[in-house]
Amino acid sequence: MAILVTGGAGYIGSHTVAELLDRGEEVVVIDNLLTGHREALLGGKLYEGDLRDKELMAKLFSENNIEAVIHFAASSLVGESMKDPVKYYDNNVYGTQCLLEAMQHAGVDKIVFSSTAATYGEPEKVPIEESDRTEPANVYGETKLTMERMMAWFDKVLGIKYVALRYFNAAGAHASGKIGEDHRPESHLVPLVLQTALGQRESIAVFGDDYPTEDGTCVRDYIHVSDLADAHIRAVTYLRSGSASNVFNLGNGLGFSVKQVIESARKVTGRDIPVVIQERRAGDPAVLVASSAKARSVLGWNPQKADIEEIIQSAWNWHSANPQGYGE
Ligand SMILES: NC(=O)c1ccc[n+]([C@@H]2O[C@H](COP(=O)([O-])OP(=O)(O)OC[C@H]3O[C@@H](n4cnc5c(N)ncnc54)[C@H](O)[C@@H]3O)[C@@H](O)[C@H]2O)c1
Ligand SMILES: O=c1ccn([C@@H]2O[C@H](COP(=O)(O)OP(=O)(O)O[C@H]3O[C@H](CO)[C@@H](O)[C@H](O)[C@H]3O)[C@@H](O)[C@H]2O)c(=O)[nH]1
Repeated sequence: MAILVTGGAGYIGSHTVAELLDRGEEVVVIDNLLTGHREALLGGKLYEGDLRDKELMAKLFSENNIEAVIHFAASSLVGESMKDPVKYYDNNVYGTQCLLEAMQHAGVDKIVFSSTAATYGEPEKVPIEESDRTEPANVYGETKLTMERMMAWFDKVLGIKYVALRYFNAAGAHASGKIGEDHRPESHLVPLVLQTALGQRESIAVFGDDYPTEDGTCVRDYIHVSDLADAHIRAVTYLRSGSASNVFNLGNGLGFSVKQVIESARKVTGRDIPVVIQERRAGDPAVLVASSAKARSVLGWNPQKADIEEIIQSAWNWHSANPQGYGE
């Protein structure tokens, strides 16, 4: 039986596909390649197309014996979601509805999916626990919370079991050097800082230095992409064992400010990284740091790369060897 990975040609999806293949799993991928890359797929059978194409989805499920789904495919930029909400409801909420419909028709009853720290909004306390208040501060986070609630009803009504993984900020690249982060346009802090170190950008913009944090810049919990990949496979194992639907945070429990990330990148790269302070970006909470105690105890998850310099070094290995990412 195979695992279907939606968005498997994307950044986190491709690292998870690599991990699944390493562990001998059969993998089927659906990806419209809008933000993903064919070259990022180290194996598996690719259906190039969209989750919202119901005919294609029915064909995919009829041609393969799918046991479980890992669902990454989504639009995922906080800033963009505050300018184009329709895109986010359509791709994330309606796209997930189409996927669940295809699963229902095919009798597939296990799904692990990408949720996010953005479901919490401005946290009531840090580190954030799964039971804390969820009040998204941006459209993106709202659509992910809606996806979680949809899953809960599909479980209650149809018995489709889910694991929602609320990841904090993914960074780093695969140890093989074959795959890494290449979003276009890039909007994530770590790759932008490294592109500045490579001289591809004149400076890195810091979005706001008047937040109520130690140095005034936003604090985030950076988690290595391979540690995320490992958590997805543990979540599949958890559902295979017949366990109930569940929600887990995935982070290191350590907060680093935007300025600290830039300083670590200067150390790792030995390059100059000019900074320009800009306005705050809409929808950004000041501090997001995870408690992952639940994932550690229930899934046995134990992230291997907690050190920010190690994470940035891993990303730098990829960016310095592939300055144009996956190329044209
Ligand atoms: N990168 C992060 O720090 C982070 C943090 C928390 C949550 N997430 C979530 O993790 C998931 C993966 O993030 P990523 O950084 O790898 O993003 P990504 O853009 O690299 O990957 C998403 C993939 O899904 C594909 N896709 C999108 N919509 C599709 C559709 N309708 N049909 C078919 N394919 C489609 C894209 O082409 C892309 O390959 C997303 O759901 C995102 O919301 C990411
Ligand atoms: O050029 C930049 C880019 C980002 N930032 C700041 O750096 C931090 C991290 O930003 P970014 O890398 O864009 O990640 P987030 O907006 O925190 O969102 C990521 O992390 C979320 C979980 O925390 C996920 O849900 C999202 O999908 C993922 O993009 C934020 O405070 C930004 O304001 C800058 O100062 N300058």
